[in-house]
Amino acid sequence: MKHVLTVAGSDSCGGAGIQADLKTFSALGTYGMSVITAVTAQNTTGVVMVREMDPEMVAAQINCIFEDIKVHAVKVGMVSSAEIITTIGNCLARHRAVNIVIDPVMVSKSRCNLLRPEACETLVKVLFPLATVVTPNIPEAEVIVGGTITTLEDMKGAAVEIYNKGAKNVIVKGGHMEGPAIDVLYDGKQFLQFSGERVATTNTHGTGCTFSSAIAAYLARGLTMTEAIEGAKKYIHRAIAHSFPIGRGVGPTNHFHELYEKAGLLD
Ligand SMILES: Nc1ncnc2c1ncn2[C@@H]1O[C@H](COP(=O)(O)OP(=O)(O)OP(=O)(O)O)[C@@H](O)[C@H]1O
Ligand SMILES: Cc1ncc(COP(=O)(O)O)c(N)n1
Repeated sequence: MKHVLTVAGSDSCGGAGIQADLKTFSALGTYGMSVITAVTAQNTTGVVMVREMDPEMVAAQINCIFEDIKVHAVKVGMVSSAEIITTIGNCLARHRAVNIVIDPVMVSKSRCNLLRPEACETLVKVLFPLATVVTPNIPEAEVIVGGTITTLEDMKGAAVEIYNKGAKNVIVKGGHMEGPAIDVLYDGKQFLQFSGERVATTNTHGTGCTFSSAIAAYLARGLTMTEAIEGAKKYIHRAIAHSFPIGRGVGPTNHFHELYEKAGLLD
């Protein structure tokens, strides 16, 4: 059994954040563990309140896990503040964490800030050099590189710029573009494209969290970066294809589509 850790925020409605990450780790045959950076009160229509954890508590959670259990991969999601980011960076470096997937979560689909805007620079400086892979969506990549991204060429340019900030691999996700969902990977030498047919649905709450957690689970299982992204892309595509409405807004993806299919629970 491989053990995967998520360092992220709690999403009370269960489709994104820690809850999505743990479901993904389990669905992909790994053992999931969690360090909570912030608690959000949110549902399918939006985020109502955010409470950050004390950085000391974040450090205590990370240290507890690494001092006792082997961690085969780490996914980092919502990190909220510069103090929490610095704490996470120090702890991951001290414990020589491997297979680190950084999802630079900034704003929720419902347009609520999940990262204090002034903490963006710290996120890039402290966490990118530790990253095995960074997984920005288009709006996040635009903030990080300071420009607009409208074409595949722009995505490639942004991937190179983000690579130059210290990440070993960068995958710029095309979920926010029109047409097929094309993600672009840059590993310092070449570009690879991962393409999926776009699923016509509004139930895409937590797609980014789920995708980055799937990459972490596959890296923990020993797959190469390309294999891990291919696997994650297939997993998120099926999870979106079998997504469902649960409230009045943006519904979650279906993390356990394979299990439900075997049980005859899918349409
Ligand atoms: N409607 C869709 N159909 C197929 N694939 C999609 C769709 N939307 C997103 N994806 C894919 O899902 C993955 C996550 O990408 P996306 O750009 O949605 O992340 P994100 O914006 O970070 O998500 P989040 O809103 O959870 O932060 C990518 O592989 C992307 O190509
Ligand atoms: C705790 C937490 N982490 C991440 C997201 C991003 O997901 P989305 O952009 O789909 O709202 C979220 N809504 N909540």
